[in-house]
Amino acid sequence: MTTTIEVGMLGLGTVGSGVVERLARSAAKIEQTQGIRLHLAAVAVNHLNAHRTVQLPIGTRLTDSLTNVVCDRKIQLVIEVMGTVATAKKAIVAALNQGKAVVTANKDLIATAGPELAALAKKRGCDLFYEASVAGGIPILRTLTDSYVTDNVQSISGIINGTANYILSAMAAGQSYEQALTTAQAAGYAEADPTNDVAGIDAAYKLMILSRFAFGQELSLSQIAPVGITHLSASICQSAMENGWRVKLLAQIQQHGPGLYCRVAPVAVPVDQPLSQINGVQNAVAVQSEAIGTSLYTGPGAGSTATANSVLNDVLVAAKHLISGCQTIHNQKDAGTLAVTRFDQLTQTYLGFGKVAPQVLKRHADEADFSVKMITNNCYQITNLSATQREKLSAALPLTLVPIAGTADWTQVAENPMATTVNVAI
Ligand SMILES: NC(=O)C1=CN([C@@H]2O[C@H](COP(=O)(O)OP(=O)(O)OC[C@H]3O[C@@H](n4cnc5c(N)ncnc54)[C@H](OP(=O)(O)O)[C@@H]3O)[C@@H](O)[C@H]2O)C=CC1
Ligand SMILES: N[C@@H](CC=O)C(=O)O
Repeated sequence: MTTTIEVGMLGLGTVGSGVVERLARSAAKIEQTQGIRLHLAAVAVNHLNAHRTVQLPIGTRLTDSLTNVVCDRKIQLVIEVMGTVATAKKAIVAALNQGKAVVTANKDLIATAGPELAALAKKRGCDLFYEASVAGGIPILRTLTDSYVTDNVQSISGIINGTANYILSAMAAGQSYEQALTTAQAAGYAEADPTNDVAGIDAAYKLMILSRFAFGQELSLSQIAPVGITHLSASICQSAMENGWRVKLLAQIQQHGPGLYCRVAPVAVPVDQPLSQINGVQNAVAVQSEAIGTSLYTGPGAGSTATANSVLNDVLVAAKHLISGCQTIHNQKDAGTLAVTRFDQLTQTYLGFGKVAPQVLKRHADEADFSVKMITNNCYQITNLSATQREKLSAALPLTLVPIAGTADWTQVAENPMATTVNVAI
């Protein structure tokens, strides 16, 4: 027997168009294998007369009124793929208040208002799913929810912004920053305004969501203080590559005793580490846990088709719940109580890029506790650099400092005698 679920969608851009296309392609398969017919009743957009790359199914209503969709009594499930924070929040709250299931790809909103929306969903007995909000096509949130129940996550290290990874990979291949960003925008990887992509804010939002799932811990943007990629150049990426590293925008979170250490910043990853091989729009999330050890989840992190696939997987889970009447178990972990610190507070090894005479750098090193090795004319390896020394060095010399993955010195960090310390290489 086939049951029809009435669906409304907010947004028909890169992701929304992908949803329409994938829905059309897989309708028969969904009906055959799941016994569900997803009927797209209405779609809301900003500009009614804008050119569309997809054709809506016959009978689907196109409107420029969000209310027209979220307040339609027949609609049982709302897909929010329009972006924005305040407007999307209002629409989602309205949908949940009317008992509709909600699926969204909106990391900005979920990072900043996720717990509040989850509480409302719980109160209303509705599903609120957002798999596509982290790492696009990789089903990482459901994996963390379902496959780590008896396990303990110790660290996560990921490449979780497709645009930034695309730009860094293209710069390592010799393209300019501007060229690479333009291509990433044309491919639909970047946000409507790409500032968050290149400033590390998009990756920080995703890390905030991952932190909830992995550690039950809320993080704020100011605690992460993300560093983006706008200060990097093709010559830095190429110089790192020629000498055994790949510069990647890493989003990291690691428990160490009673502390949770986090970072979103460009990091030099040694070529023999798997994350260094993740290129273009690909994302990867390396999870280190007590029971499994290291697992690496990879896949496309942005783009129409991959993101739409994640959205539709959520839609199908929510549709099944609507049909069976079974309530979602909103098993949010208690808010964590770990002390949050940034990785950049730890002494570690850096690559320093810039036109600085070796004797000048050596003089700074002799006056402090760090050591310097010249790699090439414009590239130095600076070992044992503390946070204070790094700040002094940055103020004194025109050097771009990029931390090397896996070099943080944990011996100076206060230990909780009850907790186990994990040495994570990445
Ligand atoms: N692009 C990607 O690869 C990924 C995107 N996401 C997230 O998915 C969401 C959508 O992204 P994307 O598809 O790229 O965005 P786009 O900019 O391509 O599309 C946004 C769509 O929303 C519509 N829209 C915007 N504001 C309103 C409004 N106030 N009322 C009605 N419609 C509105 C626009 O209408 P109109 O077309 O008329 O202008 C457009 O159709 C964002 O939250 C994004 O962060 C998540 C993972 C990957
Ligand atoms: N702009 C984002 C889209 C997916 O979340 C990215 O580039 O990763």
